[in-house]
Amino acid sequence: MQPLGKLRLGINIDHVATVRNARGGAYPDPLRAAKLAEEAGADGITAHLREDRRHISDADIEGLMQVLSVPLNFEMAATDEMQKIALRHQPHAVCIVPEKREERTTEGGLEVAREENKLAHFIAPLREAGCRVSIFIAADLRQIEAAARIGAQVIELHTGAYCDAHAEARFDERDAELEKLREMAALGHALGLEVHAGHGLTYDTVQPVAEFPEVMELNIGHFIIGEAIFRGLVPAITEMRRLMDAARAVTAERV
Ligand SMILES: CC(=O)[C@@H](O)[C@H](O)COP(=O)(O)O
Ligand SMILES: NCC(=O)COP(=O)(O)O
Repeated sequence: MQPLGKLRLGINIDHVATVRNARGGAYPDPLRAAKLAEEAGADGITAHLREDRRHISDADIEGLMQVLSVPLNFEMAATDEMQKIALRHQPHAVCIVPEKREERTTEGGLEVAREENKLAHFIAPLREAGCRVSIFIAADLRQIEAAARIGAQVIELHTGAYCDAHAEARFDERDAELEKLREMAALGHALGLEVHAGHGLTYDTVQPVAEFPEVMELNIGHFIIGEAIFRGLVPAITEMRRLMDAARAVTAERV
């Protein structure tokens, strides 16, 4: 199968804000990082306004909406507070993610199948406001079918289990998780959903996912911000883009 078009790279700038908040000041500025990411070729910026504001702040979202030239993918929990903020800003996309205050990072996918009616009503105003609604979910058949039923336009497959297995040298589990992602990307596309992927992706793990022809966007943050400490943000993004394009070329040749 031919790739379904250019594979977009969304840069998540959450952890620029993590470093800024370490001292409670204004440096480093996530907006400056977002503009640099644009210059480096990012197709979009992702920012997660968590309920506890541990990194991205309300002012960061306000500023991003004013300065970005590329689309903003606003990650948010399914709460009334976040819905109000999203409706006020009307970003290009909203990605509904599960949140627990005690978690270090997003631990799983949204349990769509368990609360279909509630989520269908929650996302309707967001769609009506013109936001593309994405659901951050595990590579799970039930969740993907439920996401399609509630009217989501996009699913973002959680690549954390795949990436963690690789990092911990659990290679059989890694390969099994990758196969699940491959199958669920195809299923999501077959159900009419646009398929994205993200969480934990690195230079070592990005290419097998980038090769999936149905995947249209990868959202990557923590690793790139970390790598920027050593090589700079623009080179860190440029290398990720190079790896993604090389992987996509492999897919195109396969047909
Ligand atoms: C949903 C997802 O995987 C990430 O985009 C999310 O931002 C992770 O949360 P933290 O950035 O707080 O780790
Ligand atoms: N939704 C995934 C994302 O935006 C970035 O996740 P990570 O690369 O920071 O783990």
